[in-house]
Amino acid sequence: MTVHHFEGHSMSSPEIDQERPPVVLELDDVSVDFGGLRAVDRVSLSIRQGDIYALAGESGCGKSTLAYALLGMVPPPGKVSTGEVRFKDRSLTSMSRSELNRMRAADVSMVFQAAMNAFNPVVTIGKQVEHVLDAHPGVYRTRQEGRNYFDELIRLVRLDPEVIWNGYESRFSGGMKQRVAIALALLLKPSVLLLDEPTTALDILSQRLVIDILRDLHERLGVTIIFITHDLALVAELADRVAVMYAGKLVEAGTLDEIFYDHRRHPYVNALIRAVPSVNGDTELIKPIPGRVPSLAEMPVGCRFALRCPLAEERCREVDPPLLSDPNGHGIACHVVNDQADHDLDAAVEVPR
Ligand SMILES: Nc1ncnc2c1ncn2[C@@H]1O[C@H](COP(=O)(O)OP(=O)(O)OP(=O)(O)O)[C@@H](O)[C@H]1O
Repeated sequence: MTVHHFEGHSMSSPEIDQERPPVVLELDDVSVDFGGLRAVDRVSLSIRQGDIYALAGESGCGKSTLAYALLGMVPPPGKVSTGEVRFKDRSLTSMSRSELNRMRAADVSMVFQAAMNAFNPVVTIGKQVEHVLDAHPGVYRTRQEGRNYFDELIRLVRLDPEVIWNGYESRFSGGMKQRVAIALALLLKPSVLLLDEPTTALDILSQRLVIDILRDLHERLGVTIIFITHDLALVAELADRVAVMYAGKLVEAGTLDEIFYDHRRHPYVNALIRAVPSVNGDTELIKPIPGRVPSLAEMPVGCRFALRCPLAEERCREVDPPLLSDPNGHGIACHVVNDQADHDLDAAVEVPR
């Protein structure tokens, strides 16, 4: 059995690996516990340089907790209880506090879901940019050079540099704040931009604009993008790779095409797709997923989706299905779907129970 991580491509072929960009962020069998409750359960995945990677799933499935683990900043009392997070092959646990802070500022930069509140309302954006530049003197030779780059970023997010530099966050619309937050997150030239629900709080036009801008930034700056979302329509528009979480577990991972068009698909992902009008294409056929995500305190023994699953059999309620991947690395954790597969399947992650 080959042990490898989910990213939508097989890692078992060295030739393929050599042609592909390097892994920048990696979760290796990572769990996160809050007290005695497990919010993320033994997740492994690899994010490569240049990916636009979606972490998808309903509210409460552990996406934000996973993102915090990627940044080495799980909020107390939470802690990473199994496995390891690596940035460019370095374990986050081996980093000192100042190295971790530097990584979060200059390597893996996050735009939080409440980006709207990320600014100081009584200080101009320009002053806030200068504070960031002063706190990280190694990135630019002069403050002016840093300011020039910020102005360039502001143009890339399709705003007026002069207006933004002298402006206050309180005068900006939600969409503008989000775009300024994205520019600010890119100021120190991070290799990875992590966004939590980047379009959720925005009106339709601003959503569209933010999607276009993120694509543009990806293309022009080559920045790796990871975004968290409950919205499969956004996944379909923006991502090239997808990991779907359910109740703290990874249930499916692969390329966008594999997730949306492969006939082999996890029943939870099927249900999510049917629940989204713009992906489904026909509002008449929208089918909300019955039931709810189980709470951390009452996790079922077998497959966590079994209680809501139309395919569930007796064994699903008894045995947790392993993640199995086809030869391309498209991974699914479902007894029934994997039994029907017409390929040989590999155990992608061996998880001792
Ligand atoms: N600080 C905390 N203390 C205790 N439990 C927490 C804490 N943060 C998250 N959890 C629990 O971890 C689980 C996963 O939450 P998380 O916020 O990661 O999910 P999510 O998929 O990002 O959802 P949302 O989109 O609503 O943020 C939930 O059951 C939540 O209650």
